[in-house]
Amino acid sequence: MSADSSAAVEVVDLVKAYGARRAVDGLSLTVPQGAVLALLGPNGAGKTTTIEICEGFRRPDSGSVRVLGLDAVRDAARLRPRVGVMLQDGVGGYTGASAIELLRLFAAYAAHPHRPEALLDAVGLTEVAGTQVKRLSGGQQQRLSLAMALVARPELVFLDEPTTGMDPQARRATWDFIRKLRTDGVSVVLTTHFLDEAEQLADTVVVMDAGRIVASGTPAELTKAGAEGQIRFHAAPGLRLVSLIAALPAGTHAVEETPGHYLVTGDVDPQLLATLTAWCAGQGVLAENLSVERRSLEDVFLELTGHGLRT
Ligand SMILES: Nc1ncnc2c1ncn2[C@@H]1O[C@H](COP(=O)(O)OP(=O)(O)OP(=O)(O)O)[C@@H](O)[C@H]1O
Repeated sequence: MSADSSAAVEVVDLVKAYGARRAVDGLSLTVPQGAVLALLGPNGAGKTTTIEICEGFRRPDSGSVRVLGLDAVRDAARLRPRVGVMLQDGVGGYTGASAIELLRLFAAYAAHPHRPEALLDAVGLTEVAGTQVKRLSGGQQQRLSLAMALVARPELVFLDEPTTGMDPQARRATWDFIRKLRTDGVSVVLTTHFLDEAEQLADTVVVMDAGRIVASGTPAELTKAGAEGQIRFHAAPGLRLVSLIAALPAGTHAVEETPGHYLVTGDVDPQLLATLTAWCAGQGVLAENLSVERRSLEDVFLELTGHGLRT
């Protein structure tokens, strides 16, 4: 694979082993500038190792990692002011300081920082600005960690499990924040266990398992590729499915899974749904509990690896 010098991040054939175990096993990925890429995978998939190598905190065994056109390891010092990093335990080392003190400290190192008070407000921490970091809740610490990653106005941010430990409201606020980063042209790489997070935020989702990429693409591509949608409904047993299939577009299947429980599989679009319900109406059949089921990233992952994302 050729290096794309205009990419925010370009990883080629990355390998990192701990003893005999390869935590990252030949991984290649590209993050275009201004894009959001989500690394999705279960515990131990190698997400943190990958991201920490990109951040310049760990050395790869082999492979190349270019960040903003520079070498992640050799040019780490030059990259530091341009890259924001939110670690999984981002504020652990500074627990005696207050939230605002910590943010001011980080701002002091930056050439053109955000105003710490305004940023603290933006992540919803104004009320606890004077509270010692160690007294903040886990979710508040996460939000402070996010603010610390952003205070220097980075061009690229790495967010390691940004919403873990947050309540639903803080999660949504953080999602909005990440969307705003994207609007502002900031490139984002995040890791997550959460399917909805990857689906909501990412331009590209890279699904990892055991150090390798098992699938990648836009959320829509991943949930569509290789499989169709399906429609389930209940109706009187013994419908004439031959007639239904004839009415539906070629390639659509229909089965009666158990008496009165029907499953239609195919390229599910509004037209298919309309044809199905029109056919039922024509037969004097009331289709009940009709549901359209879309493949989720969880389904994709299960199909590819044989196990779930939360194992
Ligand atoms: N410093 C280390 N020394 C030895 N093994 C490590 C080290 N860091 C990570 N590992 C191992 O490498 C593998 C990948 O870990 P990594 O933290 O990158 O995965 P992850 O996908 O980020 O998982 P999680 O979702 O739990 O954070 C795991 O088996 C882990 O135990």
